[in-house]
Amino acid sequence: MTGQQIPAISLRDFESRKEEIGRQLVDAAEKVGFFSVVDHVLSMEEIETQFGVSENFFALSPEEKAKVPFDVSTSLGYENKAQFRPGTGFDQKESLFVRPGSEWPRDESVPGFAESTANFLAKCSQITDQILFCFGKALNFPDDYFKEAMDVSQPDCVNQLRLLHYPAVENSKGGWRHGSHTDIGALTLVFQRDGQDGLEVMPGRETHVSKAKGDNYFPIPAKTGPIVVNIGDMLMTVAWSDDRFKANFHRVRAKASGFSPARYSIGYFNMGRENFVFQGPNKKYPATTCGDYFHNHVKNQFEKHQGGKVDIVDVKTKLLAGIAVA
Ligand SMILES: O=C(O)CCC(=O)C(=O)O
Ligand SMILES: [Fe+2]
Repeated sequence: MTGQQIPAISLRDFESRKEEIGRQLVDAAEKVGFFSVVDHVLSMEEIETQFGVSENFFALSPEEKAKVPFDVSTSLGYENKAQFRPGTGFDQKESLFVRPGSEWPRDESVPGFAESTANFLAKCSQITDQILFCFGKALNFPDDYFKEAMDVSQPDCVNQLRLLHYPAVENSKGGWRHGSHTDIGALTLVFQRDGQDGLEVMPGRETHVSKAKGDNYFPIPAKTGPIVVNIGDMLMTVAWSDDRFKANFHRVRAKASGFSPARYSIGYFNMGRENFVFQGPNKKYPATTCGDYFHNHVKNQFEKHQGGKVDIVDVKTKLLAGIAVA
């Protein structure tokens, strides 16, 4: 990687170019862990429409938003400043997790929510399939291996879409909007919007090696269109790639001083199917299911950072805290 940029990879003509695309993706996953993809199947209009319904959802009254409350057992629903980090406290953000078949805001509250979100989810899944196909090839898995592991038509698939809103801050002082963390899932797609900066990444560092303190973060400018993609630690680094690919720390901070405008972002998290048994090609780590890995990881990460006192934080925040602890 040169300078302070993440590689941008074009998915144009995927079927006829997948070998070349695969080489670029694997290179980025091995060396950096963060990259962006362009020329994908989501148009600017589709992305803008999804940001539009997201903005309309977050503009609802607190009572209306709380009609789909966050549920710890499913990790779905709406949370408001509920994600806790031992180092930086509660993130200054609100977010809504959905997946196909989960309870969504009704169209009477947010017109067009269901139509736009269903389409967005389907296309995120399509983009994921393309990227994971390439990683699967590099790891010598059968062609359909990751497609099956991430099959959103299966009832045990826990992939999720997360709409995020970081409210504007008058005198921001570099406040923690989203504390430093790596993602648990196999692969995350992050959508940003022109001018709503704040995402920072520390490339080339693996979550399971050591903590993020003292290292350099650099900003990933917010741009509507390109999708920021990062490798997550639940499946890729530790298990599925035998440590070959990198899961990077990242965070969102408000500006060091002055006014920080609101930021909206959207994440698509590939957690996999709960009953899918997975293991890296070199069997470096024991085989496990996506479901077990997810739940154990949440517990370990959380307990590690809380000194074993898991009950000091409201139970509602427990899963959220585990999803993203650094
Ligand atoms: O808002 C962002 O860009 C960061 C989102 C993120 O890292 C997450 O939800 O895990
Ligand atoms: Fe993240």
